[in-house]
Amino acid sequence: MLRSCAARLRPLLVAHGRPGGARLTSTFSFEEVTQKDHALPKPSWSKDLRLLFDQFMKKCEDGSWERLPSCSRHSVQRFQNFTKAFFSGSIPVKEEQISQAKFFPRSFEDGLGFEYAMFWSKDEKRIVCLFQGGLYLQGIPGFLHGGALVTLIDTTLGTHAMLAGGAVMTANLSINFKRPMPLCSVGVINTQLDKIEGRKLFVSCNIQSVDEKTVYTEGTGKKLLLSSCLASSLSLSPSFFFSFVLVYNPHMPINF
Ligand SMILES: CCCCCCCC(=O)SCCNC(=O)CCNC(=O)[C@H](O)C(C)(C)COP(=O)(O)OP(=O)(O)OC[C@H]1O[C@@H](n2cnc3c(N)ncnc32)[C@H](O)[C@@H]1OP(=O)(O)O
Repeated sequence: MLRSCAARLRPLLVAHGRPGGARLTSTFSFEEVTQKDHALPKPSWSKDLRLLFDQFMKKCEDGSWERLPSCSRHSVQRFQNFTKAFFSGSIPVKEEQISQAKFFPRSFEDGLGFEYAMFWSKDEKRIVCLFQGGLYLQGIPGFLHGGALVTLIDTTLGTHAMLAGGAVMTANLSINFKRPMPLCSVGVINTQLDKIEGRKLFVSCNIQSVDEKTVYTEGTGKKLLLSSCLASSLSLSPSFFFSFVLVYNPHMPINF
């Protein structure tokens, strides 16, 4: 099984110039040097978001936490590698469409949509996503649309599942909206991996206010690994395994 998994991953690694999966030190820059990292402070960020971001950057200094860079597009090459690996190259999307496609949560102009940055703790095995929901994400007047919250929950849980196991798709997502979240306010998503059963990863999270006094939303998701070999891929070398995750996920740790 692992051999067939490795065979499927080989083209992805070769495409990244890393046959054999050499240690990755700056994965974000080696492939798409022109890609902008969106998980960095911008003028559109509120003071609260900026403060929280700085606090987590401080936690990154001793290596216990890592900021996950985030890009908005996949290159056509990445797309082709991904479809070849998991869908036998048969996704019915044209190349010119792919070059224009954007990762949904990163498709708004600065300040109008999702502003967010994720931090990953390898030891605690959790992600914290700091975010601010912009003006174009309104649902009922003055508050964030539930679908916007679900988008960010799915993205964060998906990223956690990928870091824990490999390429996943969401099979099931259950959401409890506890309190409406004001537009343009800052929220904190905390994720956890509850269990892994074969190809199934059970992940959950909540969204809290910055002062932790209000829980806005809770989410529980079941993520399905796209290849049955990937649960066991944890026994592969981390760099080999990570090279694979990199192909799929726009949120990429620098040192995995
Ligand atoms: C940037 C990174 C984050 C991005 C996050 C964004 C994530 C997404 O938006 S993904 C898009 C939304 N999701 C989709 O489109 C998925 C569509 N569904 C599918 O492709 C398939 O149904 C898929 C892949 C989930 C599962 O299909 P398949 O591999 O054939 O699973 P299958 O063999 O039927 O079932 C495997 C197991 O999963 C369970 N399962 C399958 N589907 C579901 C489901 N919908 N709910 C609960 N359990 C399920 C089955 O019961 C089975 O369990 P068991 O092994 O205990 O019998």
